[in-house]
Parts: sequence; C-alpha cells; structure tokens
Amino acid sequence: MTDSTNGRRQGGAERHRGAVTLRRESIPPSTADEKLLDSHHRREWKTKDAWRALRILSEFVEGFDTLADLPPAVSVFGSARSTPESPECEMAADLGAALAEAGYAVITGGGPGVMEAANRGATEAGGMSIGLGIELPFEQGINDWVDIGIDFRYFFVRKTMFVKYAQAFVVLPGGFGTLDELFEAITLVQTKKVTRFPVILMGTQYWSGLFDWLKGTMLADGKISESDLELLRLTDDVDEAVQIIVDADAALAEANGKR
Ligand SMILES: C/C(=C\CNc1ncnc2c1ncn2[C@@H]1O[C@H](COP(=O)(O)O)[C@@H](O)[C@H]1O)CO
Repeated sequence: MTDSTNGRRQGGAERHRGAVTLRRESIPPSTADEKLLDSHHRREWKTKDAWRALRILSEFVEGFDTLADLPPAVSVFGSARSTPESPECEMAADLGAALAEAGYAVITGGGPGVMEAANRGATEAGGMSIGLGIELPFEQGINDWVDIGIDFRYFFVRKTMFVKYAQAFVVLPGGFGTLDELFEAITLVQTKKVTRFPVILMGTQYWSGLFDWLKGTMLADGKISESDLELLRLTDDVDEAVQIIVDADAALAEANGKR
C-alpha cells in the first residue's frame, strides 16, 4: 500500500463485518455467511453457531433500528458489474431521480454498477439514498452516493431489510445476485408472505428471453399460473415505473382504509 501526496494511505482491499472494517492481512479468507453455511466444519456447530445466532440477532436489531424512520421506499436491484456509461446505469440514475422526486427513498445493495447509479440519481435529486452492503470476498465498499449505509454479514438478514422497508421492487439488468433478489421478491408476493406489491422489470430487451421462457415453458407446463406471471411488470419508461408504484400505494391505502 503506497502513501498518497496528502499523507493518507491509498485505498486498497477492505472487508466490512458489521461495524468492523478489516484491511490488509486482517482480511480473513472466508465470509461470515460462508462460515455459517459451510457443512464441512461440523465440529464448529456445537461451539460457534450459538454465538453466531446472537450476531445474526444483532444485525436484525441494527437494521430495524436504523431503517425504522425511513419514508416510503423502493428497492432497486441490478448488476454490480455495469459501467457508468451503460444503458442500464443511465436508466437506474433516471429512476433514482424520479423516485426521489416522487417522495420515495431509494434502497440498493450499496455496491457499484446499477446500485451506484440508482443511489447517485436519488442523491442528486435531493432524495434519500440507502445502501445495504454485504460482506463479500470481492466487495468494494459502500458507494459514495449512499446517505445511510449498513454493512451486513448475512445475506438473509439484509434481504429482510430490502423487503420490509420497500413499497416496490424495481429490477434492472443483472446477473445471479439480481435474479436471486427478483425471484425471492416474486415468491414472497406469490405465497402472500408480503402484501402484494409491484415487482417491475426495467430493460425489456434484457428480460424478454427470461419472460418468454416463464410464459412459454413455466406457465405452459403449469408450474406457475397466469396470475403469477401478472405479478411482474415490464417497462423501459421511468415515469411509467414510478406511476405503477404510486398507483399500487394508492390502491393499498384505499384497501386499508376500507378495512
Ligand atoms: C462484483 C463486484 C462487486 C460486488 N459488490 C456488491 N456489493 C453489494 N451488493 C452486491 C454486490 N454484488 C452483488 N450484490 C447484490 O446482488 C445484486 C447484483 O448482483 P449481480 O450478480 O451483479 O446481478 C445487487 O442488487 C446486490 O444486492 C465488483 O464488480
């Protein structure tokens, strides 16, 4: 690690474990998630897992405590690898700004690519920008456009926060991580574990192959129903995406008022 001209160390690899920041030789070879889920270390189950449960609990407490006062929010997902000039990052920045202007906080994974673009759009438009980071072997730290950032050790604790504090999910082009978040959300809505809320796919060309497969194979083979497919909305239009969310909010408020 070299020293920069202002006397501060240049940034290098960094790992975040809850409140703890680890650098250089202190970075462990594995993550907390890996240690929890690894079935090769059976002998640790008796001695370590009970303590891990307390750590998991503390992550829930930290998340609930920090996010409890958020205004209505939308979780935005997408690739960690997209470059700032990519069409999906431009769309994410526009979306972040439009959501902020409509009064929604924007929640992302706090990483680079689409996440950073959405956080940037929200911040530049004067909105609230949230980043829920995750400890990963190749993590890059929470992006600079996040106003409130939390670093999680455990994926499942972080995912609870994405769902609990969001009025809607918007999913832009991405890889496995994005698909995981998309299908978790849609499964929670399908099984009525959460109140029906919009799950919007943006980047119609990117998603069309998947959508066609869901319709032509999954639906055709009876593995999902027509109403399940209708849970997904597709658009490239930022204003339409925001309108879907606003309308769903209004419908929910009316339904709650009638109860
Ligand atoms: C891959 C690189 C950095 C990874 N950093 C991440 N930081 C925060 N959140 C992440 C990161 N990588 C994945 N995620 C989560 O999954 C989704 C994106 O995954 P995908 O596989 O790229 O689609 C995203 O929404 C995050 O919640 C260095 O380039």
